[in-house]
Amino acid sequence: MIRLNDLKISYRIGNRTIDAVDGVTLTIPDNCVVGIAGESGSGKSTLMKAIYGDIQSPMYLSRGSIDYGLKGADGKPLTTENVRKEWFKSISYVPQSSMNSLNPVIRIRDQFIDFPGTDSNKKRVLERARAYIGKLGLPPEAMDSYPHQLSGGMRQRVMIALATFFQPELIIADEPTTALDVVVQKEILMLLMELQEQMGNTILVVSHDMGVHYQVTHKMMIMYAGRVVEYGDTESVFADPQHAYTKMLIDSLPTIGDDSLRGVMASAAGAGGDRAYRVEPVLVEVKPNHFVAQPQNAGAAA
Ligand SMILES: Nc1ncnc2c1ncn2[C@@H]1O[C@H](COP(=O)(O)OP(=O)(O)OP(=O)(O)O)[C@@H](O)[C@H]1O
Repeated sequence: MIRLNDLKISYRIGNRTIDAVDGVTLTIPDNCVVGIAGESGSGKSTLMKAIYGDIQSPMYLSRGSIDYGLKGADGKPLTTENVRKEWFKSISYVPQSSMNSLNPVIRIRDQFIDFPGTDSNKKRVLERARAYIGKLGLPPEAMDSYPHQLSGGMRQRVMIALATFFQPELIIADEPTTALDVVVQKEILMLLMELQEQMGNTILVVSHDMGVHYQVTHKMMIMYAGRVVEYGDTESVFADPQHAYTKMLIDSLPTIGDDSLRGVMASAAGAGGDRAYRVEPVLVEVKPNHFVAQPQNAGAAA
């Protein structure tokens, strides 16, 4: 179980500060797929990077903490400061446009040897990796290819193979299927979900595609302007969205820069619109396992 405690993550640009994630408190249970949706710039990637422990200037943790419920190899509890040591082993990250982040001048097999945590016996690593990519639907020859020789879908499978090789307890996938055609998107998502079922771990999936979320997630987290405005079991969130922004997201996918949503948010005070941001909203449980942002006096935090 991962607990986010009043997490505030900011960027310092000159003498200006952007609070990209602003006061997120919630619990992510073990063995589940959590979908994260929200408009562009709402803080999804920032929150994912913070959970991954990739907090580098100009980004910084300005408040709060994360309890991972995990211990490192040294037996100490993982925190945002030391979780980096457990990258790939306990926690891995499939970044946005990840299929383009494979090193273009290195063959796939060497990407397996190069990445942190592999044991020093290269032959053994390669044998395991070759067998593993086969299970993930890649031909063994893919190991000897350079990234540009593989299709986008194959490269994404390689990224997923790298991210899951050590069976980490937590995998963060930031828009794992963007830029793939719909058939390949579905295959990649099904692969991730199969692996999750086999490993019994937790996957956080960021996507703009509400259809994807509906199909593959157990829980949904909806972000707006740096805050989580709704969090609950996927079925409940889709069947009975509580927050004005969630309702709109389910009705229609917002496009980048669509200012009309902000207008609706501002007038949606009753459902926790912009008014809620001025009075520091907290997540209130409106139904079992279904939380929505409301002004503080309306109830307790999730
Ligand atoms: N490196 C950075 N330096 C300064 N500001 C940043 C940086 N990265 C993100 N931000 C700002 O933080 C806020 C949240 O950005 P973030 O990328 O987390 O949003 P997002 O919800 O993941 O968006 P998208 O869906 O477009 O990926 C935005 O206002 C963005 O401009």
